Amino acid sequence: MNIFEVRGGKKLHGEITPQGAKNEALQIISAVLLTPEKVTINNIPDILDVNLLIELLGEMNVKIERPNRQTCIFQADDVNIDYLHSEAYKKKSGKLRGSVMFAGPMLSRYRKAFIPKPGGDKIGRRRLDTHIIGFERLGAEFTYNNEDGFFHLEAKKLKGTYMLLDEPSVTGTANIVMAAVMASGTTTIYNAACEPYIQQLCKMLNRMGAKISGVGSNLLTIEGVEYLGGTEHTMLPDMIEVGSFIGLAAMTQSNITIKNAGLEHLGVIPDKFKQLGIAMEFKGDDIVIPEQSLYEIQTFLDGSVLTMYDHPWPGFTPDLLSIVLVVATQAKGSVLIHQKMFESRLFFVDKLIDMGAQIILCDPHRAAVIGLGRQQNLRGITMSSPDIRAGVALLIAALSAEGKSTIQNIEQIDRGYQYIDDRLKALGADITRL
Ligand SMILES: CC(=O)N[C@H]1[C@@H](OP(=O)(O)OP(=O)(O)OC[C@H]2O[C@@H](n3ccc(=O)[nH]c3=O)[C@H](O)[C@@H]2O)O[C@H](CO)[C@@H](O)[C@@H]1O
Ligand SMILES: C=C(OP(=O)(O)O)C(=O)O
Repeated sequence: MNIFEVRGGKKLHGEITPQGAKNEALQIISAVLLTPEKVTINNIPDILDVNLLIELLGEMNVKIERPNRQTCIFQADDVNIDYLHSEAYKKKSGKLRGSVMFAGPMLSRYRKAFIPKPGGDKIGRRRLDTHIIGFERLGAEFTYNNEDGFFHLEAKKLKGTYMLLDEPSVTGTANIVMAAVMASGTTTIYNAACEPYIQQLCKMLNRMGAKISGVGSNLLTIEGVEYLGGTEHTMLPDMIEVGSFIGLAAMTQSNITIKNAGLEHLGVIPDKFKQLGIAMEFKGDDIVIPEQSLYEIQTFLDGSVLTMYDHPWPGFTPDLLSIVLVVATQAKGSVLIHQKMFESRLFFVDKLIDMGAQIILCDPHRAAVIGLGRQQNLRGITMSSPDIRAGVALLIAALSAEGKSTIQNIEQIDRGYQYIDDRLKALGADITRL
């Protein structure tokens, strides 16, 4: 097990550039299965989940050239479908959430898909109903095999139809769109997820020859085409990294510039950090967070205590609530954090409480944070990273705390944050990977 040892309390300084977006990469890399032609993908983050997905493609016989760590050229012209049913695939794909998005392209191109019980963050129940019901609406038959733990999907033919999703699932929408692009006739998906990564996927598919309209809205119309060809695609900056770095700067009272932050794709993210009282300047596509001795949480307009909650795009992403929570612990004022989507994502607050933060975990979904207003610093402790975002939230807490912290299970952080220790060291952080 890898460990970070952090000596906190140091101000950081300098520039940091966000990696290519993890959750976009998982969709985009799955989409290479839709064509026998070459697809070049740039700005790929060098992180565990994405590398595992690329490895899985390699084991499926997809040809992969990697001219550098950030670029891959894929060619899926001789896919070994049987591999998807193997023990090896089951074991490896079960380690990440993203592998579930092989199902849409496989159904689309080969009329057959297997989905093992997917992995990813253990942050509560993560159902696949939206995906499976969407595939069924397109004409696929679905069976669940209790013995091998696989969902089996098969279709003689995929036929476009109208569907109203039960919820705007992100990976579910990506999967259904990829299944529908080569179905016969027109598919209409209402209540579709519409976050920038879904938009990126749709734009890429359109460049490959798909006919998707309504991109950016929750009503997607897909006219089926016979064939998709090759393309080139570049990933957006990772908005969750951008939010994490804003939080890092505020917590450590540092002056940090986030370069090429992809401002036009951040939605409400900067506003949410502003509600915590964090000052920011926008220069071109950069965000400058000035050193701030104290930040004060705003109230709602009627003076009542602020609540921050997650909501499907264009609402606030659940992946940044852990970061917002940790940043609030040192603010002046109070905020209620309401994690609506996932039921096990707030338990890491126990560790923050051990560090000296004032938090009341009201129930699995809600935590009230009473900011310390820098009256008292957090103390370094030994802790373990439960999931990607809580892991980074704890890392930010450790960097701001007095004394030494030890963070175990940092593989969780490595799943989503590229070379994070080296990048933090470049800002002046005292962090060692043991
Ligand atoms: C690989 C990837 O891209 N992972 C992201 C993706 O996961 P993923 O696509 O798995 O998440 P979904 O969008 O399907 O939904 C996540 C959870 O939220 C619940 N839910 C969803 C929509 C809704 O309106 N109400 C609701 O309660 C679902 O029941 C589920 O438990 O989207 C999540 C929600 O943004 C993010 O946290 C994950 O980082
Ligand atoms: C929950 C996340 O990832 P995954 O869906 O891959 O587990 C995340 O990126 O915060």
